[in-house]
Amino acid sequence: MLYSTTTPTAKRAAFRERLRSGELLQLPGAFNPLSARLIQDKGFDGVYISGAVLSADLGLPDIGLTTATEVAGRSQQIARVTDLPALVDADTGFGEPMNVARTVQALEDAGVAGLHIEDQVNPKRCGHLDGKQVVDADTAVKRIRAAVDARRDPNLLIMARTDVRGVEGFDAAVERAKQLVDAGADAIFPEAMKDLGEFEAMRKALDVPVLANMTEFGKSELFTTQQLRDVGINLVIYPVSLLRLAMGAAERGLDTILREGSLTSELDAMQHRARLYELLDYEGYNHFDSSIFTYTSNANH
Ligand SMILES: C[C@](O)(C(=O)O)[C@H](CC(=O)O)C(=O)O
Ligand SMILES: [Mg+2]
Repeated sequence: MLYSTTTPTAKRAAFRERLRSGELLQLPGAFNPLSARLIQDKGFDGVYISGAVLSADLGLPDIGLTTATEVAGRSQQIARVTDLPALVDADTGFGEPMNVARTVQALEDAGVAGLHIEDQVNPKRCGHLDGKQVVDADTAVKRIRAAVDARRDPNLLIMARTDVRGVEGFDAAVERAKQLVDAGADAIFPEAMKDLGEFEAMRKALDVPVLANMTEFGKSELFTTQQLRDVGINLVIYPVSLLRLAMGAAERGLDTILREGSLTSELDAMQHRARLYELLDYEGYNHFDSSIFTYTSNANH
């Protein structure tokens, strides 16, 4: 109903347990709390909270304009409506190591199960754009150490993302990933891998879970879950995919209104009111007042 039926602590413990199983966990990006409900309903393993989506949602490019408070607020809205673990994009941690520590605690308070901190310079930019810059190893390591020291729940997953691949090449990215693991990172997000072989080599070089970012129209090819499983990847995110799908549909709908003067021809493409109510669990609210859920779909269509 109103909220998740389990606590953040339990979600974190369950997430750790699932990661230990070595299975490939699939985390589509929830572009809002409602889409997190849909992701849970479909049986996915977790939800991803994307910085690119949060920025786009606010009508902003993904270039380090959003604040830690905005990310924590959105994370809380999403984490509280799902029993799934939420993994959130904490960008560079929003400042110096001291700020990273505060960011981690804010996100922990928001109820997420994990977060990733990247080694780009501030202000960051989308990892699939050219011209990004990375900080030196010492700075990157300090961010991760600060993040690890700041958490109060030892099960909060601190993932280190490295953007080194797109700047200094694959070997340097492996080297950086190893340093981040030594600094205490629980998992690695190697950004902008070129091909499946690179994912496989990265996986082999590390003894912590590795994430694959299957973002569309970026630098990485879109691999199937089977391909990712075959090379031992542990987590896959589809960070912006649901937003892209929804915005694609919204644009088609707007064009239909302009062209046809009505949305009648689009009804089959829409999520039905009945399905929306099911996701929102209208029926569950009847125990407060039995007249709350009175909708029957054949009354309308
Ligand atoms: C994963 C990512 O950090 C995000 O914010 O979702 C982005 C996704 C994207 O811009 O396609 C990234 O890869 O940098
Ligand atoms: Mg991001």
